[in-house]
Amino acid sequence: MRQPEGQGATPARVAPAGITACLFDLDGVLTSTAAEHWAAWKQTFDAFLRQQTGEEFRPFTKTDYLEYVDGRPRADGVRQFLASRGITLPEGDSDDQPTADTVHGVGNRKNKLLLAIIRLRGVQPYPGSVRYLEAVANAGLAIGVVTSSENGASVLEAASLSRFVQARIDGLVIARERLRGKPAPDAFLAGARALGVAPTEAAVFEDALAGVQAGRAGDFGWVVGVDRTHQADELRAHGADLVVSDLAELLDLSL
Ligand SMILES: O=P(O)(O)OC[C@H]1O[C@@H](O)[C@H](O)[C@@H](O)[C@@H]1O
Repeated sequence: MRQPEGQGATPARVAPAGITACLFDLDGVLTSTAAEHWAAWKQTFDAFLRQQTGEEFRPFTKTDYLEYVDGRPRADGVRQFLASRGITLPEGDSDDQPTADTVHGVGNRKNKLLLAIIRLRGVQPYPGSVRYLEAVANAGLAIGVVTSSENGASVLEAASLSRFVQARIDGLVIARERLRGKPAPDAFLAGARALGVAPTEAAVFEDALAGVQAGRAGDFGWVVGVDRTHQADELRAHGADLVVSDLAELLDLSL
């Protein structure tokens, strides 16, 4: 233990001076569900591209995922990736059938698969993230979760992390309040507002390029990139102040 326990012990710093709230992304930062999102997108887009492009079929790659889909609201991911392949679909509606060839239909196809994969594999929190959340809570900082996922509440619940969270801005809130998705800062700004702090007093923890970009665009006090996919340089280039490969590493820094 790096921090002396007992009477009079000062809680160890978990963030730089002046930071009073922490805003965590969910998939890939607190839980390992980024892998399930990737698997569901890969299956959805490959089937779609095969059917649309026949002989010319080029698969959906990890680079496509990290650049166009990761961290963004579901429909934005569909639009951005298909645009990169020169494909435009009608928007459709959020309650489109998963078979519909619309932006929302393709998104709903992916969601159906995602839920099936999650049901099979379950949801695991990263042990290092749980340790860091405990330290942040013990240090008296406020905790929010800011995720583009409409499944945010159920993933937090399945990972037994809801107990830490004082404010949640998820894909449903983003859609309902018509916030711009990451890389725009709106969702993180809403998270800071919900916790009653200024952006400069809040830290952002993100594994997605669009997410660190949002933290930087919102002028947040500390933007921490979490590198789960060997993209530390890109996370820095998109605005991370610091990049770690696990949140528990932050407990060993002198802040
Ligand atoms: O489809 P959902 O669960 O609403 O999630 C939207 C996005 O949420 C983000 O957290 C993931 O990084 C993306 O992969 C995902 O597409």
